[in-house]
Amino acid sequence: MTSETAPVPADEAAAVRTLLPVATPREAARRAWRAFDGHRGPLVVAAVMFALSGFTGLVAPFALGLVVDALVEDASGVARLVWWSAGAIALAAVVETLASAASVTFLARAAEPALAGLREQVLENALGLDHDVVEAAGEGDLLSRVGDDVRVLAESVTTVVPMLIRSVVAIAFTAAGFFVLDWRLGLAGLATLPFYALGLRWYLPRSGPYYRAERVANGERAQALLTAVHGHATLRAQRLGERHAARVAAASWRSASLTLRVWNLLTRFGQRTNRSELIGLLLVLGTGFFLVRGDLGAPVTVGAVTTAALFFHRLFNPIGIILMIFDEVQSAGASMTRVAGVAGMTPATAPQTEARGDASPCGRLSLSGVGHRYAAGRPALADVTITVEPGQRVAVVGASGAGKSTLGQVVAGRIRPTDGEVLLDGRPVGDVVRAARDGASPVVVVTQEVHVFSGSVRDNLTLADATADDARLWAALERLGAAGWVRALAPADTDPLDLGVGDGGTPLTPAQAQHLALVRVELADPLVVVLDEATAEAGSAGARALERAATTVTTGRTTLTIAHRLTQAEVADRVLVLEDGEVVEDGPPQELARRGGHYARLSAAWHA
Ligand SMILES: Nc1ncnc2c1ncn2[C@@H]1O[C@H](COP(=O)(O)OP(=O)(O)OP(=O)(O)O)[C@@H](O)[C@H]1O
Repeated sequence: MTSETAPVPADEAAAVRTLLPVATPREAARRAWRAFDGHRGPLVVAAVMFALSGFTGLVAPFALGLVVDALVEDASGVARLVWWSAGAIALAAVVETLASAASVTFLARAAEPALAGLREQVLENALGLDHDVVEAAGEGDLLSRVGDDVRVLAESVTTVVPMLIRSVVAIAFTAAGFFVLDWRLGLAGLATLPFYALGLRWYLPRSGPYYRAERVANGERAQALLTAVHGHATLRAQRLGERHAARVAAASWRSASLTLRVWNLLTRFGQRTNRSELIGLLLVLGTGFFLVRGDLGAPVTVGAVTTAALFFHRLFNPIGIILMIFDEVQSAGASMTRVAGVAGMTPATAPQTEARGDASPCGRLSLSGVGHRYAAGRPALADVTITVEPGQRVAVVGASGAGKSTLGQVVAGRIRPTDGEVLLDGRPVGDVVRAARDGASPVVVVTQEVHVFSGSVRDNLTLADATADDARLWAALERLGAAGWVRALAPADTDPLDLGVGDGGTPLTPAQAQHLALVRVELADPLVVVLDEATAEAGSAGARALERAATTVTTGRTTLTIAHRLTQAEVADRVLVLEDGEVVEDGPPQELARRGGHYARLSAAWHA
C-alpha cells in the first residue's frame, strides 16, 4: 500500500455539527462584496496596481523578443536596442515592484476594515442568538466560526488572497500577450491546460481527506498538550506523567506522520506540474518552429517565438502558486460561507405580543403546563404549573437530573419549553428577554461557570450597566460585601477598580468571580434573578459571604435559586421539590419540613 492510499484516520464528521446556517457561495460572495462598502476607493487603487504589475511583467519577454529579431535581421542597430531594452526591463522591474507592494497595501487597507466590520457583525449576531439555537448547534460550532473561521479569513486576506489575485492577473495578461503575438501561439499555450487539469484532478481528491485528517490530528495534539498543562498537578500527584506523555507522543506522531504524507503528496503533485510545464514548453516551441518555417500559414519571427516561450515560462510561477494554494483558497472560501451564514442570521426579535392580565412590570412569573424534552426520551420537565409572586424567593431542590437547571433556563427565557408557556408580567418571558437585549434584561441568570472578563474590575462591573460611575460601583461592591477583598487585591498605588483581572491579570478565586457576578446583578437591577449553583463553588467562609451577597441582591426581586445545599432552601420563602421533571412538593420550607415528605427526607439526609 503506498502512502497516498493509506487509510485516513476516522473523520471528524461526528464533531462537525453545522446546525447554524452555512451561506451558499453566491450569498457569501455577495456578503463579502457588501463588506467592502465604504472601502471601495482603496480596492479600486489595489485593482489598478495589480493590473499595472501584471502588465509590466510582459515588458521583459517583449523586449528580448525584439532583440532576438534584431539579431536575426540586422546586426547594426542591435547594440542600441540592447541598451534600450535593458533600460525598459529595469524600469518595468522597478514599476512592477512598486505596483506589487502598493497593491498589497491598498488591498489590506480595503480588506482589514471590511473584515473588522464582518467580524463585528458575526459577533453581534452570535451574541444575539437564542440560547437554544446555540445549544442545538453546539457551542463549538459558533466558537469555531467567530474564532477559527474569522482567523482563517484574516490570514488569507494578507497571504492567500494577494497571491491568488496576482497570479490570476499575471496569467490573464500573459494569455492576452500570447494572442497579441499570434493566435496560433496562444492556442499552443492554451493546449497545456488539460495537463494541468489532470494534475489537479489527481491531487484534489487525495489531498482533501489528508488535510482534514491533519487538522483533526493537530487539534488532538493541541488538546493532549493542553490537558497536560492544565492537569499537570494531578498528573504529578498521581504519578501519571509518563502515561500521559506517551499519549502526547502518540498524538504528536499521528500528526507528524500525516504531515509527512501530505508533503509526499505535494511532491508528487509538484512532479505532475513540472511535467505539464515541459509539455507546454514543447508545444509552444514546436508550434513556433513550424510557424517560423511558414508551415502553418503566415510565418512569425524567431523573436515572437522567443517572446512566447518566455511568456510561457512566466506562467510557471503563477500557475504553480494557484495549484499550491488551491486548498487554502478552498478553505478560506469554506470559512467565508460559514461566517456569512452567521452574519446573515437575523437575531430573533421579540414578536409584539399582547400582555395578558396585569402587565405592569413587577416580576410576576406564571408557568402553565410547562414541559421540556431535550431529545427523544424522558422529559426533563413535565407539566409544571406555578405562579411566583413579585419579590418571592423560590428555592428549587431535587436529586441530580431532576430538572432543576432546566427549570431555571426555561424561567430565564433561555430555553423555549417544548410544552406550555412561561409568562413574565403577562408576556412570554422569551419575548421579554429578547426585546430587552440592548437594554437591561429584566431576567438575569448567574450560573456556576462565571467568567471573569479580561480587563479591569471596572470593565467587569460596567458590563452590567455601562452608565454606572465609580461611586455607584463602590456602593454596589459595599452593599454586597465585596469591597473589602477588591481593595485588598490591589497594590497600594492602584485604584482597585483599575486592577486587571481575568486572563493575564490578577487571578480571582471562583468565589470571587461569583461575588463579582452577583455585584453585576445588583448593577443590572433586574426584576427576576435565577441563581443556578451561584454559591456552590465556595468553601465554607466564602460560601457564607456569597450566601449573604445572594440574599442581599435578591431582596425585593423575584428569585429562583437552584439549591444544591439545603441552607439555600431554608432561607427561601417557598420550596419546589422536583422529581423526574415534576413538582412533587411546593410550599414554605418550614411547612414542608413538618409535612414529612420528600423535602423532610432531603432535609434529614442533609443534616445527618
Ligand atoms: N443540554 C441537554 N441536552 C440533553 N439532555 C439534557 C441537557 N441538559 C440536561 N439534560 C437532561 O435533562 C435532565 C434534567 O437535567 P437538569 O440539568 O435540568 O437536572 P438538574 O436537576 O439540574 O441536575 P443537576 O443537579 O445534576 O445539575 C437530565 O436527565 C439531563 O441529563
